[in-house]
Amino acid sequence: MPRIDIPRKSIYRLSIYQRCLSKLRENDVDTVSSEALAKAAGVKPTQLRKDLAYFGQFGTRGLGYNVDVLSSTISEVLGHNRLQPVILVGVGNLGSALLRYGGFRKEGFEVVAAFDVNPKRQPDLATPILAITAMMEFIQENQVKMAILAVPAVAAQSVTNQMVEAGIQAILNFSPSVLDVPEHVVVNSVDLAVELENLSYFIR
Ligand SMILES: NC(=O)c1ccc[n+]([C@@H]2O[C@H](COP(=O)([O-])OP(=O)(O)OC[C@H]3O[C@@H](n4cnc5c(N)ncnc54)[C@H](O)[C@@H]3O)[C@@H](O)[C@H]2O)c1
Repeated sequence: MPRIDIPRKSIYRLSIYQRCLSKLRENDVDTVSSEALAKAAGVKPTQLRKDLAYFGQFGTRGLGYNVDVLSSTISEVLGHNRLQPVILVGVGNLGSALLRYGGFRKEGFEVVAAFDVNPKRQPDLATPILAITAMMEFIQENQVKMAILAVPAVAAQSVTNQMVEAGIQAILNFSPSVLDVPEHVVVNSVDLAVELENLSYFIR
């Protein structure tokens, strides 16, 4: 599969298309037109066709896309066919809430372990909570490539450095720190305050 030169936003939109396709499959829909799929995903049909064109030829003119075929191709592209192991670091308020969320598996991710400087036992959580000192070895041994970062801002960069040294290539960063990472590492930062600020701009 070609992975280079594909815009990150296209990869992001593939996940949205995949969600729409899952709904169609649940409703036993076999084929979907690019117009209908684009509308469900909230994009223009030209955008959808352009995004899918990065991965090959899909759809038959006049008939649309085969829902099963397109869905399994997108799964393959996104690496969803097996559960992608993810670690979480920082089991505080936010980290434990994320660990309690059961929806990651459905989307193809498994939080295989969580790490904290102060690993308190939380009997209601299925994920093992381990000492941060065990993190690097765990990443290497289990070849984990993705991490969720939910530590305080002061600790974010040093934890990131250790993660990257051990082999993490993609970080979902909830800390407010701007992380300094090598070029091969991708960081997506989530900041609810920024999102709220953005929304508030549109309130009239
Ligand atoms: N992105 C958002 O919208 C959003 C929302 C809430 C919180 N946050 C951020 O998420 C982070 C966590 O917030 P919280 O409310 O859960 O904080 P918290 O204090 O409840 O939890 C932080 C956890 O990190 C652990 N920790 C500290 N240093 C560590 C280290 N070096 N290695 C491993 N673990 C370490 C602590 O022991 C604690 O369990 C903060 O950076 C906060 O600013 C972001």
